[in-house]
Amino acid sequence: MTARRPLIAGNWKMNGLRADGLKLVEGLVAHLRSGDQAFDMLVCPPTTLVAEVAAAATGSTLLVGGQDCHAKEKGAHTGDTSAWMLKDVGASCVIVGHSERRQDHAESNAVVKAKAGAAHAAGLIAIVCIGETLDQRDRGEALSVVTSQLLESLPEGATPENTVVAYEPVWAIGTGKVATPDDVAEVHAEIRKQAREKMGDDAARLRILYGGSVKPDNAKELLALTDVDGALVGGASLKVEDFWAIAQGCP
Ligand SMILES: O=C(CO)COP(=O)(O)O
Repeated sequence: MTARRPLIAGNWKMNGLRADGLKLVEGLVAHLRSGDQAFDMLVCPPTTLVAEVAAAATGSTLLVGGQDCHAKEKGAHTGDTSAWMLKDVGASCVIVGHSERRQDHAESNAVVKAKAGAAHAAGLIAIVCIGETLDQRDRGEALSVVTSQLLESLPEGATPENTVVAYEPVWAIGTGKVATPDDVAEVHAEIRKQAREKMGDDAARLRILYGGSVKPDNAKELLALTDVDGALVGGASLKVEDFWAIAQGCP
């Protein structure tokens, strides 16, 4: 069996003014300094805070990432941020293809793939998000939807070192509804199997996160599942103690 170091990632989404963000990071850094951890911890603040949060995390093990990036390095793309810009201010990761981006900005798998490729070219780890809607699950299409999203969103050259996959069933995000452990286990096993198409045997080392209403009281059970290698946490990542408690659920 391959040991995969769990990744506990916080997606702050469009939340956090400077004071909130810095306080949150201070609290997490204090916890991380209190001892050695058997997990990696990442926060993805809004773009406005990436530089300051990265500066505040310097000298600690806390990783900092963006929530999205453009597929291009630079140019006439008003309002967008490139992976190179995130890297330049201290990010080591970037989320791509979150379902809120897929929905709000009509991002296709092809767009997500281009963004992940840009993240790699810039030297960032791409956290590629996939997940079915409730209608798709009800129609029995969860596995086929997730498989096609995975295979169409992973760029050439994706490896377990430069890529993390996050399975986030859309219906479980921000709703308090968590997928059952059996459902999560089934989808994660399928993701690892399909990832072999892209990475061969290296897929055994790929980290696959679960996201969707992860809280301190359900984290342990989810994180104990064989192919669950961490969590992508929204709401509960905005509170130091909740986010820290989730990380304590790592096996
Ligand atoms: O979308 C998510 C993380 O990217 C999950 O959000 P919640 O944890 O708030 O359900």
